Amino acid sequence: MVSIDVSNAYVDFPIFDAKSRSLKKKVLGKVGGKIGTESRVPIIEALHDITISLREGDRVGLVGHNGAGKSTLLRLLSGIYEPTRGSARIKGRVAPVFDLGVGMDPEISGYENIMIRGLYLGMTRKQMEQRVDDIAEFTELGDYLSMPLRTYSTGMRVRLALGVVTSIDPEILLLDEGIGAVDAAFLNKARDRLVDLVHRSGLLVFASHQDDLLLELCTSAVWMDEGRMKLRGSLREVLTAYKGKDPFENISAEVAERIAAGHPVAVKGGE
Ligand SMILES: Nc1ncnc2c1ncn2[C@@H]1O[C@H](COP(=O)(O)OP(=O)(O)OP(=O)(O)O)[C@@H](O)[C@H]1O
Repeated sequence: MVSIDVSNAYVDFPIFDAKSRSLKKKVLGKVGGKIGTESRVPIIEALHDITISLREGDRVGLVGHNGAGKSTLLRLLSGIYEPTRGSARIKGRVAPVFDLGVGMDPEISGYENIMIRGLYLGMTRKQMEQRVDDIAEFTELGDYLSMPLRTYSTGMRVRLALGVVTSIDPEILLLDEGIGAVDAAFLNKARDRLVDLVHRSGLLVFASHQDDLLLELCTSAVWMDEGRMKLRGSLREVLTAYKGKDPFENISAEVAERIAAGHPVAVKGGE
């Protein structure tokens, strides 16, 4: 059974090379975790007392300002970061998709990169061999797939990475913003694959600043603020509190239709 249980977890980053004399005692900025200057080494408190339980079928969006702790929370949920205090128990195969470029080698071919990246995301070699043709077709990269990755443009790399990412079968899928930052035309083509990917994942946590993607992929949400969980609830409720207005007010007919096809409950109003 897939599950994540985080209890009273903190993540601190001690900064050994900070110019501590120039740090103000109180940080007044709105962005980022709290910087403690009490000890000799300044400490950024990226996550503060996080308690959350996630189960199969949960589709959780993470929202919040820059530096609020979304990416750090995803890394905690994936087991990449251990909590400084508290606990995090993760059961299930995790596919962390934080940076589309991670796990790509510029010196080997597109085909080889498809295999390597798939293995990195928890697939077996056999599974990847069965999917490589489908991925190749989706990317439309043709003969370039036999060329080293360093010969690709940025957009071509994104096509390759998105092709692989959307072909995997994760139990726990942790997605960071980056995936929404790709070229709009290609994202449209990738959108159906992305929605399918999310539907066959046991559990999704998705950090994003884009309402339409959140509405399409998630049903509940967490609002992070200065490393704390400020609010947890249905996606509609959390986005309304975070943005100050109902996200469904200005939704385009096209997005509304896609959301309705994906999870009608959320559209009917607040689960
Ligand atoms: N490796 C690190 N070393 C030191 N501080 C870090 C590190 N990673 C994150 N932080 C700090 O932790 C806090 C939370 O950062 P995080 O990247 O989780 O925010 P975020 O909500 O994902 O932001 P964004 O929306 O800008 O991506 C910030 O104050 C940041 O400066």
